[in-house]
Amino acid sequence: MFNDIAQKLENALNKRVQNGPTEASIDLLGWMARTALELIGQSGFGYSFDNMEDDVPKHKYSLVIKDLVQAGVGSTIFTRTLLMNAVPWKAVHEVRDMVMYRHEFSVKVYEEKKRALEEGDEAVMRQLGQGKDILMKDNIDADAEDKLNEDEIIAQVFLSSPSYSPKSDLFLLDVTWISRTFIFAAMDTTSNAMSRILQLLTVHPDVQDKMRQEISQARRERQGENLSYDELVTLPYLDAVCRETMRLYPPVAHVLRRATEDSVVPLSKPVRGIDGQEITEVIVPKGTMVDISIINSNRNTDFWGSDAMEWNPSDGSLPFRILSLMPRSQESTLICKPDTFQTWYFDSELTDCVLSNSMTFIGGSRSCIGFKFSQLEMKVIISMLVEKFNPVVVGGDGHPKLPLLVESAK
Ligand code: HEM
Repeated sequence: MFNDIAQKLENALNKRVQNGPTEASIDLLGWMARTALELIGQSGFGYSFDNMEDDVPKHKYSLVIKDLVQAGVGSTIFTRTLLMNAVPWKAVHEVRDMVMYRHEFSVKVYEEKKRALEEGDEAVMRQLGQGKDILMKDNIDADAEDKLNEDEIIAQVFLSSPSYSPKSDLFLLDVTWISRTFIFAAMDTTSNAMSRILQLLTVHPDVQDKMRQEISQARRERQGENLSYDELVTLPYLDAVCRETMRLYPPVAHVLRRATEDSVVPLSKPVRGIDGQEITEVIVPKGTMVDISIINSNRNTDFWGSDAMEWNPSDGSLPFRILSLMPRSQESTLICKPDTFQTWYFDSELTDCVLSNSMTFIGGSRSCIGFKFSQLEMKVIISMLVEKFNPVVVGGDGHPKLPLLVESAK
């Protein structure tokens, strides 16, 4: 399914670059968002949102989901729409209608797919099975003690619903929460990451060439066939580029956690208070909301070296920087303790991050469950784009801007 969607993207771009780069400036950010939505739509919900042919996506959901993100509307339909009905403003009613559309559409797709599965529709089973397999792969590869069963993974998503309470019937939870969580979590994160990689490749043509060589070589060894999941994820340079981009430009810059117990957090470096006293730890009472800065941790020179602000997928001695492990004893390592719902704290024993010590997908029991999915998605799409196209900078000032220009790779 991933390769099919990559093929559709390739066809769409080919059509638009066939007259040469001066003819076609393509909004790759837009195409990455369409691709990410199509991938999560097909594999998560068995639903296709986009034929990947038209200049702009035609499905109302694709447009509504983007507009709602901009409008910052996150909570349930009931509170929002009651409030919104009372306000006599056209703009508010437009947002209300989008919320209603999203809800009704999610329920419709959910019911259609449920019926198809109950009736034993093999195509739907296969399609949803593929998506689930990728989501579960991370878990399958996990150590025995960290492994969750399928119900626990699904429950993890339900538990993140604001309408969840221990007494609630899971089936009565707002269905849109599930679709929204997945679509929101899966779409802009991965599409922004892929766009960032493409932007970086325009300013680092040497990296682009090296990646292209690695991908073409691997494909030659496969006699031109598509690379399998295992082959693709083990291409070292492609991996290094993805990981280093995820470190320096994490699509989710920070997350919020509420302390579920009183904690004393040791600081890695003492700081001085306004009274001149040295502070070596911070008291965090139960219930405190804590803003965890993923981006600052990922760019911390103590962990990543003095050139932490530079994008450097290969440091020469190591295959890539990200493997230069942050010391496990590092006292300031921020973790989400496994098995403790909504608990965060600093711990000297554990560095429990999903992506080799970078905080990009956070860590612990509330870490990103789409890590493997996004890793595969990024690699399938980026490897195709780098092999077949050459993203170049629009305009003459050498500063990359969106839309980027693409031309066929020679
Ligand atoms: C580069 C891509 C991605 C990044 C950087 C990313 C990062 C994150 C982060 C930091 C969180 C924690 C958010 C928080 O606790 O506030 C999270 C949660 C989540 N992610 Fe991702 N994500 C990515 C792609 C995906 C994909 C492709 C999917 C689905 C296929 C996905 C599904 C989820 C879900 C369902 C959660 C909520 C888990 C929970 O609350 O227990 N993510 N992600």
